[in-house]
Amino acid sequence: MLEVLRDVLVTPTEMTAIDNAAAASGIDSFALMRSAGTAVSAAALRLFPEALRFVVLCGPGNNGGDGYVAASALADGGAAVAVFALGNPEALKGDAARAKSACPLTVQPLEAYEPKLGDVVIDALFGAGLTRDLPAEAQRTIARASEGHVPVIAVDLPSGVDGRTGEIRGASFAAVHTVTFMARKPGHLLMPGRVRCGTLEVFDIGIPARLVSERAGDLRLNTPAAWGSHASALDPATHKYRRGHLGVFSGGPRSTGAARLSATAGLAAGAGLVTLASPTEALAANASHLTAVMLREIHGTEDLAAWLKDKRVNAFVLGPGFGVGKKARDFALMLCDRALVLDADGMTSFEKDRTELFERAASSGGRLVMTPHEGEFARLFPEIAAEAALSKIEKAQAAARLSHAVVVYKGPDTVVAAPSGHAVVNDNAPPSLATAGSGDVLAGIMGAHLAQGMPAFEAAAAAVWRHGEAGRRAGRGMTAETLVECIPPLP
Ligand SMILES: NC(=O)C1=CN([C@@H]2O[C@H](COP(=O)(O)OP(=O)(O)OC[C@H]3O[C@@H](n4cnc5c(N)ncnc54)[C@H](OP(=O)(O)O)[C@@H]3O)[C@@H](O)[C@H]2O)[C@@H](O)CC1
Ligand SMILES: [K+]
Repeated sequence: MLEVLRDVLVTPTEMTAIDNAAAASGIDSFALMRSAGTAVSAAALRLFPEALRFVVLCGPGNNGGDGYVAASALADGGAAVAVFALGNPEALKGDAARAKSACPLTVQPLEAYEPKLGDVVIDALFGAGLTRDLPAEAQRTIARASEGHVPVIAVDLPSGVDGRTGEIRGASFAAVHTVTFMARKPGHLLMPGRVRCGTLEVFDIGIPARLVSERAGDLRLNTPAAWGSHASALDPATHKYRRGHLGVFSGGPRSTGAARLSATAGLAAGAGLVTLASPTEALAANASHLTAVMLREIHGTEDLAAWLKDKRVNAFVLGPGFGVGKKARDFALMLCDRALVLDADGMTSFEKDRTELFERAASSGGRLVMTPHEGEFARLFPEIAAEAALSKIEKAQAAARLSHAVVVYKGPDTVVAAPSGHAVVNDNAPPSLATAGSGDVLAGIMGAHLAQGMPAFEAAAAAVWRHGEAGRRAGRGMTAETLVECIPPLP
């Protein structure tokens, strides 16, 4: 893979534009297909040197063309190869027709494929061009291969995975390895597509990086490259007052733990000072559990107004364990012109009337980050959640535009989107991160970044990444407490 394209995500539509631009610039498109198909055959031999037979399943488009190239290369190398085609191979066009006519092997109809022990399937049925549910014939073949436990190498994408959304169109192969070309597509990262890809190899077939970058949108993989230049403000040697002061709001006496988790995570993630703002009746519960985190009585809006006169308290987390209702709404609206992570109950409190929150976010000049998981997203943005055709990325982008906030749409494939449309998809979170209190820790890390002066988008993306790394370090038996201890330094 080209280093400059390491974090770039390209939608299938953008990939088509890149293809066209490559052809227009005089690059031989058949040479690209040859390069793609040869890379697939190399991966097959590398991963399955003991295969008794390579079974190449070819579709009606250029993905199928790559399959014919791979089949020819494997046969040239002396491997046993069988080719099965979906539809009439004589109807292929362009480069795919050329690849087929250069392939010396007999082509059988897809339905004739019976899995045998020792088979390795090369899935070249559909790639980036899949636009609707797989034909029944393809679905039946997938079922047979899966019943026969045949390992599958996918060309570009496992057939059935939608490259734009990661959704499964009717059925899909579950590949052990996928070879894609030039750059990752959203479907390689979004669930459930991601788990159908197996290991992912991004192969450089020779399209100049410039042609790709110029036509790729504002979508990236979430790595330090997306926010690292803003992380210098987080030098741990900086005096504590310069590292910001984070305020975290506690719920009542029976629900104080979530806010304390956010507060300790904020401290561990580098906020200079953290104060837990507690209602009167929860002061004793909070005081008995806190050491480095400070405690302040903030019972109602008057207390909050008085506290907000201190401009050094420059970022807030509101929501974890706070309780849903008017108090959460009043507090959030007062905090909107500062830097605010609105999480959990904080967001749900605006479910029935979000207009004022979004207007404040648009006009106040503050930095608002909202962190919905799927259920919270559907409550706060029901009309966007109901748009079945949108991908998770497109939903997060639409929500960010509507709310004028940075939206962190959480899940195993968390998407962070800014109102500008800029978005990253995260891929470093282990499944064990889905544990009680994990979201509270994430909100605290975000709060710490905001307190230290990072812009909202970068603060959120960096927090999601550090949270994922913390999850990896904490390992399988983690609790939210051990997760806090495992928050890594910023790279
Ligand atoms: N990017 C690059 O630079 C390079 C890309 N390369 C390769 O090209 C691949 C993209 O090729 P592609 O655009 O021809 O799409 P592909 O996935 O083969 O399928 C499209 C065909 O299927 C059809 N069709 C769609 N859905 C259907 C359905 N459910 N059921 C039935 N039919 C359906 C659709 O026809 P339609 O009916 O929609 O008109 C069309 O005929 C890419 O994945 C990569 O492998 C390499 O060669 C190297 C250079
Ligand atoms: K495929």
